[in-house]
Amino acid sequence: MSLSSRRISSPFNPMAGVDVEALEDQMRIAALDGLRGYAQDHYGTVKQYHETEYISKNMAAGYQVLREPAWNKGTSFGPDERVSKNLTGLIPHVLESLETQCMRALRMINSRTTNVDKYLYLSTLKSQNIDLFYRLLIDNVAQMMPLVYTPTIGDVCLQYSTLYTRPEALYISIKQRKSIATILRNWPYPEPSICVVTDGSRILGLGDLGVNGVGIPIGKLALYTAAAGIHPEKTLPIVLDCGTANEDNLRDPLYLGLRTKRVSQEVALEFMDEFMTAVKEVYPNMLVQFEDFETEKAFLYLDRYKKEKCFNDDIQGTGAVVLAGYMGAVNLSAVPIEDQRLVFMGAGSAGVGVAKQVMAYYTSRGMSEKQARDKFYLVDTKGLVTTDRGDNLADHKRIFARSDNNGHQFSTLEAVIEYVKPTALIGLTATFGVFTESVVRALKVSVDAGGLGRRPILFPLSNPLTKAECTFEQAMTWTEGSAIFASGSPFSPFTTRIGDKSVTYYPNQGNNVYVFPGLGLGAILAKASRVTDDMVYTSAAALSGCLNKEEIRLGLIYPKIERVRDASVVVAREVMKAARREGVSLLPEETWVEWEEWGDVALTAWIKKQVYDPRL
Ligand SMILES: NC(=O)C1=CN([C@@H]2O[C@H](COP(=O)(O)OP(=O)(O)OC[C@H]3O[C@@H](n4cnc5c(N)ncnc54)[C@H](OP(=O)(O)O)[C@@H]3O)[C@@H](O)[C@H]2O)C=CC1
Ligand SMILES: CC(=O)C(=O)O
Ligand SMILES: [Mg+2]
Repeated sequence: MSLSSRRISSPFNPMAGVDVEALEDQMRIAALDGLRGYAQDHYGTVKQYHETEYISKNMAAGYQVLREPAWNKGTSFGPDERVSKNLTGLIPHVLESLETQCMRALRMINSRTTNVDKYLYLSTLKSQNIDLFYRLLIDNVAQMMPLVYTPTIGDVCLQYSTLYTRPEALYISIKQRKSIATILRNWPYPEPSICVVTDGSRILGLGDLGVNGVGIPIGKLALYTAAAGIHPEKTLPIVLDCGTANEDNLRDPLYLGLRTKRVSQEVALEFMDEFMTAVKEVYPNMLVQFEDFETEKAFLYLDRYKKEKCFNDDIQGTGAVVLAGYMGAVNLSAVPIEDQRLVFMGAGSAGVGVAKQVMAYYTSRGMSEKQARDKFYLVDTKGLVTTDRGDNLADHKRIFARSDNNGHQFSTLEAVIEYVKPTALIGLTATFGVFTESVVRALKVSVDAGGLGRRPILFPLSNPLTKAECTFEQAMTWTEGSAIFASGSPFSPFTTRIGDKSVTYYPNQGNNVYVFPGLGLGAILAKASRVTDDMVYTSAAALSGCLNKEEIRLGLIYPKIERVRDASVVVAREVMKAARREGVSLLPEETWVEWEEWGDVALTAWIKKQVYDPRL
């Protein structure tokens, strides 16, 4: 079988005159049987393309084994393997445990002075020895998570095109939209269970980073493995390149993406439709997590594909994680839910997603929809969101727009606090420092006025740390240690002196990492045909019940990050059960009947057996 003739004639093309067919004939290493379909080249021209032949793990020997990160065990290969795989002499004589290899890696990480350098070291490790990378991550999650995820991943994304050394994701450009299925098939690992996809249009609180946003799917999927044990070969990071509005990127000679302005919403939607269709065709069982799409697209896609196997992490994952923390915070605040009034600074995907989840909690506690909705005051760049503000409100804001403001408009957060006298202040603005001293002190005053012993709920949730609405130290100082605090990125504990005593306060990290790994794992294990609202709500309720005695004693509202894997198993178990309740689990009925007989303990044990836990 031969490839279609493709002698390139354009004088502007560096390959002009080259007989591509002859070149490819020479370069072809594998059998030419099995033409797979069509792919577009760099210029968008459609061409035929072939299967990639991969060597199997059992056939591989020598450097083939050492250079494949999923097969390489570093210095932990046993004596027999060293002989049978022709490794004798290729690696040092010493035979080390995975723990010893981790010790070496830790020493190297600690020797790096910047977090981006630490990230790069970890990334190199991942490209060499996957088991070692994940053992390190799992056993040192408090130290490693801020390196592979927020806040460091924010810095990494900002410079991704400069830092780039190797492919770790699928890059699907709008120029190759006729080949989405082919590109999906090019992924080297068969049948991925979960993909995280972004178009880079709203990366953390850093705005449109275009293709540089690919660090987010890569980081989130590393956490799917570290925090929920989904096998790394079953994860698929994807970036959709639709151009970018980021002028710095467009000017950067090293930028890796298309050098065009971001395409219109209409074109992006067609592209997204094509992407979802191709996903269904190539990987019908894969769960799709939408991540860091700008507001309008985030809501539009979630609504448009709600019957598919997908969810939006920023709307639903964040909604669930903040609800879980809020449930615990309400108890600690000594303010009954009937008296709660919440001000949200930020009315975007995360803000509205959280408000909707908390509203579902209120209605589950017996409030009518109106009573529940009346508890929310959303603030955006124009001030309090009201029905008569005079601007054209985006659809997602309408549900929480106030109409009881008697014509008054409140343009500053201070004015809103003065008017509402809130018990909780939630920040999802991507704007550093908007919770000023006067704002936080006003929140405390309004809570104190309700009665002795009441505590304000203060959640500056924006990422990365450079976008947090206030710091932990500020929150503790301005509320005299009374605030129940959660932030999107991790802060360190804060120690201060009160009189002659030293007091240490412990922050919470209210980040969707406590939810999406377990939600995804539960949906995958239940073979859920889609992710229902009840599954998302259940993930929050499950997480809120995960605290152990020590965490309760410390006054925390989330499990310590070191226990995120335990929490994910509980979340996954409850999500599985919710999938069954909702009739979307495709597991055989007999399996469920058996599990029901065994109970939660057995189901938990079964889940733990399914997950990846690298031990050599
Ligand atoms: N902790 C966690 O797990 C998560 C945290 N986040 C973080 O939340 C932040 C927001 O994300 P997302 O909701 O998706 O972003 P969006 O862009 O969808 O929403 C941002 C919202 O903030 C408002 N806003 C921006 N600046 C100000 C300001 N100075 N004063 C008042 N309102 C302001 C915007 O107003 P307007 O509508 O007028 O433009 C908009 O309503 C990001 O930093 C993100 O990293 C997101 C998901 C999870
Ligand atoms: C955590 C997260 O999903 C975000 O900041 O967008
Ligand atoms: Mg996100």
